Amino acid sequence: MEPTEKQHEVISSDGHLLVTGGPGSGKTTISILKAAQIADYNLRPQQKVLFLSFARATIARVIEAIEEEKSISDNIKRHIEVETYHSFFWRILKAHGYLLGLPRKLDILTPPEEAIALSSTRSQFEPDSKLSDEKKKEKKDAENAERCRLAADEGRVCFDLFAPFVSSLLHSSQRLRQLLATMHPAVVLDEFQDTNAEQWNVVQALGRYSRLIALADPEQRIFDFIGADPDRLDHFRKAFTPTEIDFSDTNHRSAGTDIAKFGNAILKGTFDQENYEGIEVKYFDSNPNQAFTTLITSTYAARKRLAKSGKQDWSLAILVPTKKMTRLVSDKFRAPPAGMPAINHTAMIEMAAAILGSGIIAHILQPDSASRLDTFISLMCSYYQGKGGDKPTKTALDEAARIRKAYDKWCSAINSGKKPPGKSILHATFEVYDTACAKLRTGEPNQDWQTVRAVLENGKCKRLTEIAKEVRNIRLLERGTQLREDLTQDWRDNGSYANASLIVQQAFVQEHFASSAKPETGVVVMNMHKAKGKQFDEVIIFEGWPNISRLKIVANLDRIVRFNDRTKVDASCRQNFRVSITRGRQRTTILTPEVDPCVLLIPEQ
Ligand SMILES: Nc1ncnc2c1ncn2[C@@H]1O[C@H](COP(=O)(O)OP(=O)(O)OP(=O)(O)O)[C@@H](O)[C@H]1O
Repeated sequence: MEPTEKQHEVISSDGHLLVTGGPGSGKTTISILKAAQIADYNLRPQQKVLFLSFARATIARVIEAIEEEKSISDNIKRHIEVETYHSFFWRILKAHGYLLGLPRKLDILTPPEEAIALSSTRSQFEPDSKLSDEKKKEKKDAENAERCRLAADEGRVCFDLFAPFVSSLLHSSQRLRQLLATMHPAVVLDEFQDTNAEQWNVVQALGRYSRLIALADPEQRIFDFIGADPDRLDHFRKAFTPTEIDFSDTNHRSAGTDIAKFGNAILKGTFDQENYEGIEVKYFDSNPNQAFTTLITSTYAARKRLAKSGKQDWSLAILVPTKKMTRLVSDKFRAPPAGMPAINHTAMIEMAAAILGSGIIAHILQPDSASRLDTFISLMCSYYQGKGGDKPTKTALDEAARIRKAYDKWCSAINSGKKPPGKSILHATFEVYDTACAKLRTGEPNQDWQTVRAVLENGKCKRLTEIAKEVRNIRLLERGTQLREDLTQDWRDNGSYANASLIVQQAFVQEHFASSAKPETGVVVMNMHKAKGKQFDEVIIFEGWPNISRLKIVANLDRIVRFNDRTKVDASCRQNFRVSITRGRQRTTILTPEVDPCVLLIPEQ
């Protein structure tokens, strides 16, 4: 790769830097070379350049890019540390959190665990849609108070508290700031436009003694809802007077195509070309059959093109507007209509439910313990309390309460020497549970896991069936994964999965921090929001369609723009669409319903 003139400017600049540019303009690539240059000339043996990003997906891409960069020696590579904000913050908190009065031993409260821990606080309020602004604030404060209590009293710290805690630590201790600067004299801040207030506080403290290199595309700011500030770049300019280098619209990712141009047209709402090379818009009839058939045939065609190109590890992303669509597409790919062949794929779904469900399978794999049934019921309740993440539904919370109540009744009947109530919902549950527990184990974790999962899925208890279906989405047991190795070792050490529950729990924490995950290859289905920072050889964007009755649209869900209503168009939905479009290297295909095409594709008057 021959760096452009602007990229050379980055290499030759000193001091704080602000590098801006559109998607695929080469910001990440040059920042890696810059980090290598600093590591080569300015670092002492123990020091490292720190590369911080929000998403593990970006980390995976950056690590891969560093590894593949032939001009950087192995020795220099060792001096570049690539981390998520989360894992960097956690490193600081574990070592120095006690300075804030936190317990010496800290544990991470993972999002599903946090959802469980906060469920009773949340259940005291009506659903968000029914809350006044004042009540919403009250709810938020109550949640925060509980989070802080969990951290201070129990040493269980949720992700949302990482940045505020680290910020307090750094702002109150000059020694700590100096220590970090000694470890990391230069820090690269990827996707700087998305930095929220708490993270910005940390960055300000880091910048006192370390050199900062911020990479940003102001137009890619799609995280408004988590507090990213449109003025953040100005804050940086004011605080650090950086040298600014703007790559503007240069586009290396999809060079030779008009994909980036089309992305900009979407942003502006005006199209100055009839056709855009590399962009195809296809229309489908507004019914599930036609919609999915169009998606599936487009996916076959893209897959064929990519296989034919001879490229190994090709990637094809199917990007959809909602979580619900991610699931629907994944289900349809597994079992397409009209006998069409299935499409092998990975779906990136919200993991809370799958993680909690895995806890239940792990518990079943683990041999008997005295309070086994109590634990099992607690895990079932936790599943329903936590499966909705930070937005639990009332139905799920009620379900948890129903299970708890049924179990209390069950126990009091047994304790007074009676039979459990004949109509208890737990009869079916315990029957399936006992069958799963009784299955022989082979010591091959994947097989044993699947056996238990199958019993739950095919049994008579609809709750366990649901849980087993969720767990199907977990791919942590594939060959070579830590979870599989740890379970195998557990079996070797104990002749049973004596520590299965603990191992599964740790695996998810590790998974959250793992930086070794490779960028996705093959066919991947995900929510459009999740595509940020990634790139794929081809992208297919597939949205929902209107439900029409008597020539009128009666429902219009899962659209790129809410209800596909022009009055709902704002900068953030344009940016979101543009980010998705510009993830494609060679081609981006957009599938939209013919009767009511995505309004962003229609020029503004
Ligand atoms: N000077 C160059 N010549 C050729 N290819 C380049 C050049 N600079 C970067 N690339 C390639 O272009 C692609 C996109 O680059 P990169 O990921 O650095 O862009 P980016 O600005 O960080 O993008 P985004 O903000 O959209 O994530 C990469 O595959 C990279 O290898």
